[in-house]
Amino acid sequence: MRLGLIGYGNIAASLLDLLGPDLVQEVVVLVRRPLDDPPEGCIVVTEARALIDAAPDLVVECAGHGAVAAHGETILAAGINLVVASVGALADARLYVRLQTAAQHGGARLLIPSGAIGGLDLLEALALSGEVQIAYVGIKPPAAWRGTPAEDAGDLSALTCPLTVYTGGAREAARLFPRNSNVVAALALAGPGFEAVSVRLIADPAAVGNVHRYHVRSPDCRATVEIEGQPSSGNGRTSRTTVYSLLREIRRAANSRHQHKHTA
Ligand SMILES: NC(=O)C1=CN([C@@H]2O[C@H](COP(=O)(O)OP(=O)(O)OC[C@H]3O[C@@H](n4cnc5c(N)ncnc54)[C@H](O)[C@@H]3O)[C@@H](O)[C@H]2O)C=CC1
Ligand SMILES: O=C([O-])CC(=O)C(=O)O
Repeated sequence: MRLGLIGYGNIAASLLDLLGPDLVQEVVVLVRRPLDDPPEGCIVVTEARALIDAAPDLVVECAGHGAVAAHGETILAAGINLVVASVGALADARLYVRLQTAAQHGGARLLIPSGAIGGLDLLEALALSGEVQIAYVGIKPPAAWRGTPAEDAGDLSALTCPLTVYTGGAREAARLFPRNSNVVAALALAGPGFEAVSVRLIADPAAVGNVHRYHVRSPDCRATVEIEGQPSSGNGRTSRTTVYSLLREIRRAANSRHQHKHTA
């Protein structure tokens, strides 16, 4: 399998450590500018065209919302399946439609991973049974909120107790916290839609991990899900589960490629 990656940060570096030659034989990494310390054994490119010309079997975006907007359409239109880690970019309804249209024209799939959260299968099922409401609470250590609008809520470095840094809707949360609210977009897109998800974000000096807690209310079910993800060493606001969720997507793509080869 030939894998394309967009971005070479915390997630990409962790993923590369986990990919064995039995799973992926070639990796092409799209970066914005040449790297001083490029990953060993990978082809590094700085143009999306070069990534597409390498004809990867799957591209995994792990770079940020801007990368989805910049490259998503061309990759999908070229018929290449794309896993989008930066799910919150799809809160931009116009971008989401453009990506879906490009996928349709290219005969490719836009794949949304569960990332740092879980329980999306339940939400997908419940969306078929009636209206679903979700109340989401995200709790992270203060450092995870640095450089975000959370800084307007109080002095993050002086917190002695939990501080609510945001309450509002899922679409706005995804836009205001592009590196912390991709999980919220994943919940919304699993079925209930952005308008059905309320969001509360908390900076907690006692938090050791990244907590994602949500309550689900539907005609058929009430559920509470809580996940405490370990922060990744390269980027504390990204839970390590995200890396494994992307690895799962790569394994699924490899398996389906294998099956196609044997049934063709
Ligand atoms: N779905 C989920 O649950 C989660 C999604 N994410 C998403 O994954 C993204 C990456 O996470 P990390 O690797 O932890 O962040 P990171 O900041 O360590 O790495 C991102 C890398 O992508 C590069 N980059 C940015 N724009 C680019 C572009 N247009 N083209 C190529 N490279 C570009 C940056 O220079 C950086 O090296 C986050 O920004 C977030 O959007 C992160 C955590 C969970
Ligand atoms: O959703 C996000 O962008 C990141 C996140 O909360 C996590 O990795 O725990």
